[in-house]
Amino acid sequence: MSLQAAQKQSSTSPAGPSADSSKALYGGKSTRRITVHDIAAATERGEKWPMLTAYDAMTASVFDEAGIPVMLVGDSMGNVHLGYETTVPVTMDEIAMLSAAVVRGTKRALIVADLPFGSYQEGPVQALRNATRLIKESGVGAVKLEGGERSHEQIRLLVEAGIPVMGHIGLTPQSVNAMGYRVQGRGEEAAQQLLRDAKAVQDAGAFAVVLELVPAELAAEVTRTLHIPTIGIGAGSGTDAQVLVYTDMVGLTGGKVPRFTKQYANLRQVLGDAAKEFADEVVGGTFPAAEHTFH
Ligand SMILES: Nc1nc(=O)c2c([nH]1)NC[C@@H]1CN(c3ccc(C(=O)N[C@@H](CCC(=O)O)C(=O)O)cc3)CN21
Ligand SMILES: CC(C)C(=O)C(=O)O
Ligand SMILES: [Mg+2]
Repeated sequence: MSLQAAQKQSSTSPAGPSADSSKALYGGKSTRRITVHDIAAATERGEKWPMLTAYDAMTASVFDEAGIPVMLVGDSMGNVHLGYETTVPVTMDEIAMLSAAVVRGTKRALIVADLPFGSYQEGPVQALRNATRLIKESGVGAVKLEGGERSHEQIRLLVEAGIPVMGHIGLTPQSVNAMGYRVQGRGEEAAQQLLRDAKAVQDAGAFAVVLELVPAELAAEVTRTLHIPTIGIGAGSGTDAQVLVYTDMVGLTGGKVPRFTKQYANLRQVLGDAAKEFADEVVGGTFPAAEHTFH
């Protein structure tokens, strides 16, 4: 076991996070922009931390003020904001524009942008060109790309170029046409492949890795094996961090949502009710009232 892995294990004790809570990634005092070093340090202290997706400056500013330390400009924007069926059609232009908005809306969070389907599959050079654009043009602090062993050359070149990379293994939605939306890593062979993928991502130099839709016991094993933080979505409670698509988290997503999401609010109801009340007042002639009117 590496020294770092030993540190992560020993600090993830029942005692929980260290006493110096002023340093904490969530709830800490620092107001400067969070870096990948802060993420590593928090994980070594045994802190669990939250990540949410964001796709616009306004929502991102709400999460920044709430203290969310890491935001992902996910290609899930395709499903939830752009009206596509899957993440597959999402383009570099769409990710670049919304990533720049999220960066402008935040002061403290580390902003991570998804590399969309087709922006890194040709190879490391294509990956570097597109990741560089998101760093320079959008101002994000890191990028994320899908795939373990199959993407390790891309991850390595980006890291060598000074671009922090977050990996993403297990269910990789950009491969939906090949793999569907099924739990990954079930059975001994698939579990061994997931462990190889996790190690490939870490060995290539990634600073963290998303584990999507994998059995909790396997996600916990990956978390114990790696020294970099694991971020779970549908991967149980044994990972170092958790991520949710924010529109699922606030009950804004229409239609069917994955079983692993938890709805902490019902903004769909709130927004719909506000729209109906506005419409009723316009039709009834009670809006605008005197205080909304100029003479
Ligand atoms: N709104 C939204 N939330 C997400 O979490 C999300 C997106 N969009 N888009 C990109 C990917 C796609 N994701 C998905 C999509 C579907 C399932 C799904 O159908 N899951 C089944 C379980 C399948 C099984 O049992 O094997 C479920 O019922 O949750 C899971 C993750 C997660 N991501
Ligand atoms: C669900 C997370 C991990 C993601 O990749 C996205 O939102 O696109
Ligand atoms: Mg994504």
